[in-house]
Amino acid sequence: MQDATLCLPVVDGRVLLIRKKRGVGAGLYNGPGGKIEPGETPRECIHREVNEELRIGLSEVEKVGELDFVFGDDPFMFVHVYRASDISGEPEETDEADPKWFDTDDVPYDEMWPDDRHWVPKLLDGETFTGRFRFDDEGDDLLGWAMRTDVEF
Ligand SMILES: Nc1ncnc2c1[nH]c(=O)n2[C@H]1C[C@H](O)[C@@H](COP(=O)(O)OP(=O)(O)OP(=O)(O)O)O1
Repeated sequence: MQDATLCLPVVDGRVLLIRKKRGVGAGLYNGPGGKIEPGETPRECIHREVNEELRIGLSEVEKVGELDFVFGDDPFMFVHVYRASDISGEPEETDEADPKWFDTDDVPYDEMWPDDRHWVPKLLDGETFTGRFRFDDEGDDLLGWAMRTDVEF
């Protein structure tokens, strides 16, 4: 099982997403984030990934979720999810990511991973959650999911 992180900065009624340019989910909108490196904590990872992908800093960062993704019968990714209430710097396009702000009532779910429409609204509403999402063998179709809310981290 690979551990990874995601962060959605939500500032002044808008959420910052990236159009991923490579790797898992390339072409889709997602929160910035990525795989945790050996010896790194999840929090260290999310600050590093956001800086690498967008050249910004995060502040007022809270952990709000944990997501477990399964492809077929195989564990695929365990993701620590963060929400940031502020950023420092101006998001820049890099070779990994193209940033874009969206109004929180206009999130482009049709261009995101199919699980996102189940948990992103909870993050935007200030809820905490865990979720388990089971995809087909290729990771294309979402076959089933289960979520809990009001979780303490
Ligand atoms: N199903 C789903 N929904 C939402 N977000 C994700 C998924 N599956 C995922 O893998 N993710 C997220 C979790 C991570 O933030 C990224 C995947 O990390 P990746 O881009 O492969 O990691 P990096 O470390 O940045 O990659 P490289 O440096 O190896 O290119 O997607």
